[in-house]
Amino acid sequence: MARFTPRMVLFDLDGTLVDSVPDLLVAVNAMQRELGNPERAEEDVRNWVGNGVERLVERALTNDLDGTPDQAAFEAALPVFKRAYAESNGKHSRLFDGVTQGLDFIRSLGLSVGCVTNKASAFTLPLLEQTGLKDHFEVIISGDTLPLKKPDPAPLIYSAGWFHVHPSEALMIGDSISDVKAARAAGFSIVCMSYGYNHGKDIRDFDPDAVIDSMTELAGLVGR
Ligand SMILES: O=C(O)COP(=O)(O)O
Ligand SMILES: [Mg+2]
Repeated sequence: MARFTPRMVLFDLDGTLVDSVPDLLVAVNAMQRELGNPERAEEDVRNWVGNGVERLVERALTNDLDGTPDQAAFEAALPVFKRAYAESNGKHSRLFDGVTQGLDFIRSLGLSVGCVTNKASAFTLPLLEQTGLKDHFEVIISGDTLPLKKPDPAPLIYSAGWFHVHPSEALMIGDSISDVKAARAAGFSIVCMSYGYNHGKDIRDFDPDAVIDSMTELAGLVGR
C-alpha cells in the first residue's frame, strides 16, 4: 500500500470521524412529522448525507437522492429541519472506532491538522465540541464558510494556503465521492474510510489512493 508523507492532513467529518446519521435521522423525521409528511428510513438518510443541509432536506422531502422539491415546500421545510437538528445534533452521534487513536497519531507527527466538512458551521462547531474533537483542529472549514463546498476543491486549497503547504504535501481523509473529487481537483492525496457514507456506493469504485477500515491503520500508512 502507498505510504504518505504529508505536511498537512485534513479530515472530513460526517462518515469519517463521526457517525452522525442517528442525529440526522431524528431531525429529518421531526421535520417530516411537523410538515405532515411520512417518516424516512435510516438507511435512506445514510445515503443522503454528504452534500450539506440543503441537499439533505431536498432529498428527505422527495425521498430521492436526486430529488428537487417544490421551492415553497423546501423553503418551509429548511428552518424546521435546522431547528430540529440544532436540538438533536450530538445527542446520538458517536466517534467511529479508531478515530481518537488516528487523530492522536497524526498529531504526534507534528503535522498541520484541519477539518473540512460540508456540514453548515452552525452544526459543525457544536458537534466537534460535544464529541471532544474541536481542539484537534487548527482550521475548521464548514459547508458555508466559503462560497463553494466539496466536491469543489476551494476548501482544501484554502486550508493548504492557510498552513502554507503545497497541495502535493497535503492529505485528505474522507469517506465520499465528494472528498475524492475535491482532493483530486486540489492536487491532494486522498485516503478513504470504508465504513463511511457514500450515497450507497462502495468508495473503492472511485479510486482513492487508499481505503482503510479504521484510523488505527494510519500508523502504517502515514509518516516517514
Ligand atoms: O453533508 C453534510 O452536511 C456533511 O458531510 P461531510 O462532513 O461528510 O462533508
Ligand atoms: Mg463525509
